[in-house]
Amino acid sequence: MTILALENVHKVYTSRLKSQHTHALDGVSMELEKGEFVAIMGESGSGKSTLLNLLACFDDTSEGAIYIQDKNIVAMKEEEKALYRREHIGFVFQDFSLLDSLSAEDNILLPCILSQKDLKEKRKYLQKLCHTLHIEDLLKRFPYELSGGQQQRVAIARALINEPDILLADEPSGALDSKSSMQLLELLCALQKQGQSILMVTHSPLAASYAQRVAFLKDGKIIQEIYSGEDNRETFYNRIVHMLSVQESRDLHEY
Ligand SMILES: Nc1ncnc2c1ncn2[C@@H]1O[C@H](COP(=O)(O)OP(=O)(O)OP(=O)(O)O)[C@@H](O)[C@H]1O
Repeated sequence: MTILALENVHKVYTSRLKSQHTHALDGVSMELEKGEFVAIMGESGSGKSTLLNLLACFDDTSEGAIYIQDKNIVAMKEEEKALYRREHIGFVFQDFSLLDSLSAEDNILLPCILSQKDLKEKRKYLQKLCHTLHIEDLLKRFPYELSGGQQQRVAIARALINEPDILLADEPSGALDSKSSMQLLELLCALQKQGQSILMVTHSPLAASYAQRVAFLKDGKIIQEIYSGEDNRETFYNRIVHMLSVQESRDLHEY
């Protein structure tokens, strides 16, 4: 079942004096199946953040449609978009973005309070999430009392507490040391195995090798997609690195 579909999505940024136009996304079409873990890779300026911002309804498309659960979010009014985002999309940032004045537990439950959910029910769901994310013993601590890896696991719990259709992750392991980074990526795989759909943006071939599919973005276009298929992680990692090096040598040739 397709949970997310982008159809010919364009994003053009226009400078304040309207003299300059940047075609950040140039006709992107792709789909994410329910329970699939997809990584988007691309060099700086290829349009990755623009794509995530459109999916998270932080910005508007210039052209095209974005369907989440068959609803075109592009056609929604601002208020409806905000509600839809809260209910259907979870977001994880590179810098964790936890509130220092709240305990881990209150950080996680904040989205439920904002959307006026039954907190008793949500605390039950929190227990399940805590078990998966190994944060049972951290709930009473404040963000500054947690390591980077622990903070990111709390941030993932916050992103998932409203049971979103899609988890959007922007370089989720980018600020972590290599051990915590791999633990976090293993957790994303565990969540995917439990049925969570995940779209992750990353520069790192190692991080991307944890996904089931990698889409390569260049100059606002998806130029190639590869599937892990039956590959083990190391083989898939080697294929991703090979793809990147082929692309680099093409760029060098064109330059
Ligand atoms: N608000 C904006 N106004 C004008 N141009 C923008 C704006 N945001 C991004 N751009 C331009 O759009 C293009 C895509 O930028 P984007 O930030 O999506 O790339 P990215 O792949 O996320 O890069 P990075 O990996 O460095 O974060 C770039 O040319 C960038 O300069």
